[in-house]
Amino acid sequence: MTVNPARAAQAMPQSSGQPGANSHRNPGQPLDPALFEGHAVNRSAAERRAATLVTRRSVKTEWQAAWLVNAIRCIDLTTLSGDDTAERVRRLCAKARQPLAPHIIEGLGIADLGLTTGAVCVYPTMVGAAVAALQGSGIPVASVATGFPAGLMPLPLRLEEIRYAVAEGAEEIDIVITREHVLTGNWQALYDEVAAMREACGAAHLKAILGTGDLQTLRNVYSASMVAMMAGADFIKTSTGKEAVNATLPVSLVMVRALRDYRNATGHRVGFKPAGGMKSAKDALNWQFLMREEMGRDWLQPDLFRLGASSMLGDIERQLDHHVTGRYAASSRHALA
Ligand SMILES: O=C[C@H](O)COP(=O)(O)O
Repeated sequence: MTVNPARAAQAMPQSSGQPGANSHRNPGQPLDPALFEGHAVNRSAAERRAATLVTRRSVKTEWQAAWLVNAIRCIDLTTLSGDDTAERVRRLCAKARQPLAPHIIEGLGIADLGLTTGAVCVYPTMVGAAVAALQGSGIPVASVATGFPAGLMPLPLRLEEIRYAVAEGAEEIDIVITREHVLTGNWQALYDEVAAMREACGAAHLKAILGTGDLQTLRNVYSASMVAMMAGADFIKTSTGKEAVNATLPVSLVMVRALRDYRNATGHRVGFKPAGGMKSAKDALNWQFLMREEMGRDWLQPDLFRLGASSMLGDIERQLDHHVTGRYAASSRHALA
């Protein structure tokens, strides 16, 4: 069964071809607490809205395949483990270049798409291996930095880590914020930290990981999102994957509303990256529905939307395999993803 291209085009956002970071960068602006102070967030309303998004928005089967293909374009294929090796990173990069088995690509009729993941995301010492393995593919390497995942290192060392990753060839830097600045309401300190990190990134794009599972309230999530964007974050990202609670739909909704408010206030478009704990094709669909409903199709492109995941691609590949063959393969067949 092929993905009907005409229907897929209706269902999917317009493809901009190759992956790459947000071409229009967020220049930031001076810290303006008026843009977030006094902003109330109703948790039960956020939870209700998130629940509605996933229950109401089912899509037809052939469109579902198109949405899953779009999810692959937006995945930051990630390995962030203490036992990472250059060899593991090379295997991951091979998967990023060819995320689906050839029979699935053929069955879907998408050979012309040149499908790859949005990026590969690794620790700084693995950037060199990833850059070498991805040469010529157009797939950017994202590096976590600034004392990932806790961020509790002196700021000069954190900035040096960014410069190291950029020198190794990272085009995107996933920084972590100091959660204490949020928990104590020290917005100036948070702004200064992210602004310094943005400067250290140079031409590399900055994704600000808020560690939302540590931030206690949705109001803190909203305020931290706004401050990170004012300081020049090109993306805001939920989680490291190492907090007790990682990406959730209610938290994502609050962050996406902040993106919308920031765009309305400044005219600048900032990307969104949910990350951590997302493992299924259903997750890939749900987060795309959230973006479509709240931001429109423009935000379903890799330059404005990424799914940070180490183990979601396997289930997407399995579902697409089933779409093509009518059978479920053993999950071990898609183990690497
Ligand atoms: O940035 C991406 C996350 O670290 C991935 O988390 P995960 O391993 O739970 O998918």
